Amino acid sequence: MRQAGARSQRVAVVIPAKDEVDRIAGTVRAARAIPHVDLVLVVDDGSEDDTQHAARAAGAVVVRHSVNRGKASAMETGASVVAMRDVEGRPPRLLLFLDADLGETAVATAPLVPPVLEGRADCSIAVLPPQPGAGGRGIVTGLARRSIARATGWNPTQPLSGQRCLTRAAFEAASPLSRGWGVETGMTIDLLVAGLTVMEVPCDLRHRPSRNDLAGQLHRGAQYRDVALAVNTRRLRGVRVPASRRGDDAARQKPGRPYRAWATSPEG
Ligand SMILES: O=c1ccn([C@@H]2O[C@H](COP(=O)(O)OP(=O)(O)O[C@H]3O[C@H](CO)[C@@H](O)[C@H](O)[C@H]3O)[C@@H](O)[C@H]2O)c(=O)[nH]1
Ligand SMILES: O=C(O)[C@H](O)COP(=O)(O)O
Repeated sequence: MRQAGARSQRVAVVIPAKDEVDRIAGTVRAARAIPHVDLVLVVDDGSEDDTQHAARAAGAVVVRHSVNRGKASAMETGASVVAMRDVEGRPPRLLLFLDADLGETAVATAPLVPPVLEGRADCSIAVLPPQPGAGGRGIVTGLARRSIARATGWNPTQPLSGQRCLTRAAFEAASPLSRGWGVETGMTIDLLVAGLTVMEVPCDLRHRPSRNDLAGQLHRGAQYRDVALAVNTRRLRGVRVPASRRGDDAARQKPGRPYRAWATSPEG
């Protein structure tokens, strides 16, 4: 079905942005150049700088939270606004979530679209090359990766990557989103538990990495808290794929391969 309509299928880029005036224009311009994209939506998440005007001047549709609500909330606002702009009688747009700090490299997320457009994956996730200046020690990344693996059997390379393309149905299967920085970890678990297919795709992107300074460590503390909350709420509710029902061989997982957690359908 999706294959037949693939050429006419449109994509909306959704960019959550908080105080990104230096980079948002480049990110918006690059996003507009991605094939199949007909809408670039920036959700200004209560910025105190001029993010909204810079985004609009670069050609984005802009909506704004009057107060800061966190990245996940900005994503939900973005998805709702896209739904209002979807055209009756045509398939809902694919959603391509991009961070605001990618600048001109945002165009390198174009390879995320074909696997979803062609129905090979319900959600594709960018794997970034090593980032100059990055100061992390892998603690938050490790927590997210282990937690996803425990719940579903999948070992993602970059579990925190927020550059993701997904169908509207997949977005709904992952809704409501986990708060703040737990959004990617919660989404990946929810998609796999719902029986959907995810796939990591290498993309040559540059972003502003968190450094090994006080601000960077405080940021990682908030990330750790939010990832742990996303994981623990799911664990308490028993949201997981039972080990006896798991399908795709975890040992063969690598970027470029679609992964589906269940051997049979979740209901079967
Ligand atoms: O309150 C906020 C804070 C940030 N952002 C935006 O969210 C995106 C990601 O924020 P950033 O500061 O770049 O975070 P990083 O630590 O670099 O993010 C990494 O880790 C996050 C999960 O912890 C993922 O969401 C990101 O995609 C991934 O790049 C950017 O567009 C921000 O402007 C908001 O919309 N609201
Ligand atoms: O710097 C990073 O990669 C993120 O903030 C995650 O931190 P981590 O190094 O603790 O995984």
